Amino acid sequence: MSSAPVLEIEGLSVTYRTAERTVRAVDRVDVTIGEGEIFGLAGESGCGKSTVANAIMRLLKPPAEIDGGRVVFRGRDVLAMSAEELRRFRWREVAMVFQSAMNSLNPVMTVGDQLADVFTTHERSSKRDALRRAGGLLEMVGIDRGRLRSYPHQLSGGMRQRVVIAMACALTPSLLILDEPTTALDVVVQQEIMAQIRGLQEELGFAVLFITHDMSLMIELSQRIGVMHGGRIVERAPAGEIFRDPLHPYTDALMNAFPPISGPRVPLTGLAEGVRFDHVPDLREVRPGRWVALDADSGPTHQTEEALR
Ligand SMILES: Nc1ncnc2c1ncn2[C@@H]1O[C@H](COP(=O)(O)OP(=O)(O)OP(=O)(O)O)[C@@H](O)[C@H]1O
Repeated sequence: MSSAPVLEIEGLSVTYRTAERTVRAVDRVDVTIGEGEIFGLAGESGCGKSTVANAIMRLLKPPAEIDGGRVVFRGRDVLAMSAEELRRFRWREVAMVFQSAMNSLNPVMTVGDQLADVFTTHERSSKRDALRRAGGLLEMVGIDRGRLRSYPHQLSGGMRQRVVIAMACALTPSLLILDEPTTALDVVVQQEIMAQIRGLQEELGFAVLFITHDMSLMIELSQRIGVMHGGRIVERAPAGEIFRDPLHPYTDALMNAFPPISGPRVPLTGLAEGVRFDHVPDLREVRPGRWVALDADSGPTHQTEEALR
């Protein structure tokens, strides 16, 4: 990683203490993300990924307690920020798309009013100006600005998720945290959303902390990956290396865990139409039995053809 880090997490530990049990959900986790870098945090449900994300955003509430470590954003100690500093930090500098975010849109407000709210609240824009900018945001994620007047239930799940992603990008943050951004969407829509995220990242240049348990999506988007298991990072490597040669037995198990669901997903044993590994230019071999997400619209890329040779 050549650029200066946008985010440094050092030795972060978080414990949930309830009367019934004590869970060390995050155990001495270190993560560094460079400006404009896409870092993936992988691991099965319950391994502590969301807790890390919530700690970065300072959104943890009791019974969660941060027992140690540091979260540093562009040199500033996030864990020491005042309420006023946090207000400026969230959304403007780091924005998060939460799990199931598309269902968190307000059902009785139009999409336009909800998007415009970000500008009126954070930038004191006039309503008229905020709505104009909201229209621009919608278009940025491929939705006609006429949809400003729609209510969430009038949009498909994929469109709602695009709205939520647009909202997170509204104030051009330097870091976007995406916590399972495509869960509950079908495979084709999932691929559209992933392409959208890639396009926005190229256009706006923000860094991404991408959280998912789905290793195929993880490898498709991320440049580097940290694999979490039981609150710890057990492996950390460039995406291509994890794909080619997972070192930790848990990573290997995770790589082989994706189910053969229907749709454009096939085992990579000689068949690879449209597989995209644009960010893994050195990929030369593909281990049999691995599963990857396919982009059904495009033909095999140069890299894929080489990868299969
Ligand atoms: N409010 C809470 N009270 C007690 N334990 C909690 C609480 N929230 C999370 N935990 C525990 O902390 C651990 C990590 O949870 P976390 O949600 O961070 O995992 P995750 O990897 O993001 O999984 P998922 O994708 O299912 O959310 C789990 O064992 C979970 O049961």
